[in-house]
Amino acid sequence: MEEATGMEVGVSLEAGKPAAAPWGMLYYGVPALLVLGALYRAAERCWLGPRRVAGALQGQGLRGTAYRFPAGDLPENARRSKEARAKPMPPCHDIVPRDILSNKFGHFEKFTLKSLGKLIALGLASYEGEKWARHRRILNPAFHLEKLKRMLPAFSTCCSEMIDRWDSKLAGSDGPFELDIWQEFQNLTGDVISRTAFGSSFMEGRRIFQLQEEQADRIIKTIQYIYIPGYLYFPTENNRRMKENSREIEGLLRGIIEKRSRAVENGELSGDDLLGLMLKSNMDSGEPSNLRMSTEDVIEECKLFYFAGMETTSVLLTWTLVVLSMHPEWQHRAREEVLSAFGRDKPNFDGLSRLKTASACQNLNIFLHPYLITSGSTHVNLLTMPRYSVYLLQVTMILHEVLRLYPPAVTLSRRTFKEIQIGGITYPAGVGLELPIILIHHNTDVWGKDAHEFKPERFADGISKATKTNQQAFFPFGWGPRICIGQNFAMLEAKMALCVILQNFEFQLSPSYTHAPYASVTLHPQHGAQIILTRL
Ligand code: HEM
Repeated sequence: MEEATGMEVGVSLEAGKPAAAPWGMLYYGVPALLVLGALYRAAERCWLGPRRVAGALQGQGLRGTAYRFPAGDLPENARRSKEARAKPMPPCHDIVPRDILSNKFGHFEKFTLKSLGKLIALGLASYEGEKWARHRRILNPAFHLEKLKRMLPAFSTCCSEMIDRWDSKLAGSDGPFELDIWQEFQNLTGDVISRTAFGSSFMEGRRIFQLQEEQADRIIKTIQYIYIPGYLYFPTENNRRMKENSREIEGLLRGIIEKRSRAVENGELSGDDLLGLMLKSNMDSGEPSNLRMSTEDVIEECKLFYFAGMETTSVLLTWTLVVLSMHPEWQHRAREEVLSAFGRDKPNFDGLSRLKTASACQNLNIFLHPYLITSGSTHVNLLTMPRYSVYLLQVTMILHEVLRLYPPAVTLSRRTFKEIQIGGITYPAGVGLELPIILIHHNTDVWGKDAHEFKPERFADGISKATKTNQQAFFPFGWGPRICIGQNFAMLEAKMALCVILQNFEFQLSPSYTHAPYASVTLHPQHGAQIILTRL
């Protein structure tokens, strides 16, 4: 519309000139309008929008730093993160002061747990939310515990391969040997996703995983240190490489998905991997074909599984081994339990996890927070998914306590898509909200004075009884409708890996280990996690 107006003006101004004039206007006018549009969008993003939001929040008495062009608090956060990471910390579990992510925000408000619940439920009624809810309905059955049971052999193979790798390293040393388990667990969880997601196309899966890993590194470096809006679109070497990677990932995924879709449509076996289960679930969803997931949607979900499922689980395993090295009495208890459950045999599904229906699950009440049941039955269905139940009690308590003290995802992010009132403050649309899981997991009012101590026994009677105040304040996998779809998968994988390690090795911290957790996207060990392993 604007372009048409511009043309009309051009014609009248240039009246009397030769016929080439309208083309001249088109030639110069359209690019000029495009440039103006881009400038307006950039101004809105880097100046007008943030100023509007900041004004609305400050007007209601919220304190915070003033907005700084062009990227707000980001450069200051990077500076503070660097400063925090340069400082050593004692080998304790009070890691919050070092986790700069929780301390960095200009507009910081202490939310009550009630308003937190409401915040986590945000974002559901938007258009995106509807599409997401439909996809989630389709995907949920693929992550059902009964289905995950079929993936146990893949988990087991990957864990055995890891132990074989460790044994071959041991063969070259005489006695105990040192390993950086951070690297080892990233390889393990990458292999598990590649194998469980793509079954027979495992090798392509591995290649996708390597490329995704490189992409994540490049993106993080770019957004952490370069604050030029739209920088990812500049023709730099880094961006060119990211585009190439992205094309290769999509090509590989498309090839695997299309081949498998044809097989599923022809009624051939879909396979016991996540992709097969997803495609089958898509076909059986009962949704009209235009509302089912497209190949593009499936590609995006597969990419997300790598990002969401790989690093988080390797972080959990890494901190578990570090913490069990710091607390050998718990390592001993866990080993006793594993050996009495399985001896030296491979852990089996029934031993690792038993399926209980939602109504019988003691953990369920954490999902029935009144603020989380927001938009009718769709989400209630999501909330009543069957969940794993506690069987290896000591191991489960340990994993919960590690997830509490070292939550792999330190914050949840939300953006208000419309104006909303929370805790007496009206947030306009477009406010970014970070919900610091780690602060709530370390809060002494909720967990007691010993909040920073490793005490798995607090989970002995289940999650709901673990806090001092009986508040539902444990949510390493998120909470409510958007709760992690892969939590059963992650817990099974972590239990399998931990059981196999406890059956085969004793471990302690290496003198070269420095305790330095820091929040990148997930909670990394800054200098790696060097552990000394002794074969049992
Ligand atoms: C210890 C391991 C894991 C932790 C701590 C974890 C944590 C989380 C958290 C905090 C969220 C965000 C929830 C929100 O924004 O409200 C999430 C979402 C998600 N996770 Fe996990 N996760 C883990 C493992 C996995 C695994 C193994 C997979 C897949 C195989 C997975 C797939 C996903 C997906 C697809 C989402 C997005 C769900 C949605 O919005 O519908 N995660 N996870």
